[in-house]
Amino acid sequence: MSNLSKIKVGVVGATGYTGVELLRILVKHPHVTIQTVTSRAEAGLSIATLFPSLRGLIDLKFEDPKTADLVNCDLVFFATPNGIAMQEVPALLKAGVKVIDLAADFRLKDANVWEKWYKMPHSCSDLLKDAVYGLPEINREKIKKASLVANPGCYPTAIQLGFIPLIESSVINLDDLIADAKSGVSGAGRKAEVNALMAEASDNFKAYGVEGHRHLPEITQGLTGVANQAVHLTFVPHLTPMIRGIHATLYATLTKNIDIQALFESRYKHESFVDVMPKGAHPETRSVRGSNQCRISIHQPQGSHKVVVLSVIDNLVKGAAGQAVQNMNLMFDFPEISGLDLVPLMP
Ligand SMILES: NC(=O)C1=CN([C@@H]2O[C@H](COP(=O)(O)OP(=O)(O)OC[C@H]3O[C@@H](n4cnc5c(N)ncnc54)[C@H](OP(=O)(O)O)[C@@H]3O)[C@@H](O)[C@H]2O)C=CC1
Ligand SMILES: CC(=O)N[C@@H](CCC(=O)OP(=O)(O)O)C(=O)O
Repeated sequence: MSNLSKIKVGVVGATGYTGVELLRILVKHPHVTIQTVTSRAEAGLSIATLFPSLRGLIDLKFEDPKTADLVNCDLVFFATPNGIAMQEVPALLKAGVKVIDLAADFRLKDANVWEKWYKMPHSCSDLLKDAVYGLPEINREKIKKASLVANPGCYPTAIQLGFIPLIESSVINLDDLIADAKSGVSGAGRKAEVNALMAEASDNFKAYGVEGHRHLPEITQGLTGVANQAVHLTFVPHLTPMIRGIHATLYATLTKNIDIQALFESRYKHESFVDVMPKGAHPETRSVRGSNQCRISIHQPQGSHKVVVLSVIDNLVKGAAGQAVQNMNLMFDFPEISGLDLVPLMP
């Protein structure tokens, strides 16, 4: 497809945080016409009425997903809870519509692993082998040819980008990786939930999912693929009182004495959305807020064989909607950065 043409896109689940973030990016995308935007709860309401941030930028109403004309789109994004996209994807693919699912329906290659962690059967497990895991920094060429892209989770994006150079170059022990990660509350979505109430989440800090979070099999699957051998990861997520952002502190034991800073700089020098900061820097979540950047710094505490990698992203952008648009750009042969020249908000 020529870079000058526009494609028609649909967004299913646009009243949620990742859905409205997709709209924020897509209204300014030079190669996209937003055709159909769905919500069950707000069907018939003007989008700009629900989201005044989009006034003057979009002149559409939410449509009920049951009656919305999705088959006439070139691409449909699903910004819905887990288990929804899988019900619609087979018919869309059959109609020649490409799909990017922001949920986890197509991330795990093994339907048994899906059922174990997501507690529901997979309704189209035959498609898992064709779905491409949408982390462009490792799967760029496959994404370009894909019809169905499984957009990675937010924690898995920050964590995999931090470990990949170390694993690819075989300089760490793969038995004892640790990812200590913190997320802002928008990671939990826009639904009403006690955990996300102001009196619960603000002025508070807590770990959760220590016994096993559903992102663990996704991260392990990705890192095992890079290593081509088993990887053991301890992953502990935390909820922090901020709105957007993921901060991952990654620990690994070095098995070789090499220049880690140079390794990361070389691995990511052609990546538009991974910024390797100067040695010893401390990336802050606000340095990526509202942007598609992942900022990384590498540390080697004195007298230790450990390498500590700090990786920050905006969970709604590189961790969801921005990465989805990056994948769309690859699937339609648009410049990879189209629509994504977003400058982080400061302060
Ligand atoms: N928040 C984040 O940081 C990240 C989220 N994700 C994943 O992206 C997906 C969306 O997340 P998020 O935006 O936070 O979620 P939200 O809860 O904020 O939004 C979910 C959206 O889905 C719609 N929806 C719910 N049920 C259905 C259904 N049965 N059929 C059609 N639409 C439905 C809702 O609208 P309505 O009820 O009006 O139809 C709503 O617009 C989730 O799978 C999440 O795990 C991935 C990475 C990061
Ligand atoms: C703070 C918070 O609750 N975060 C969410 C992660 C959101 C996400 O990325 O969802 P996926 O499962 O689609 O990847 C959680 O831990 O469940």
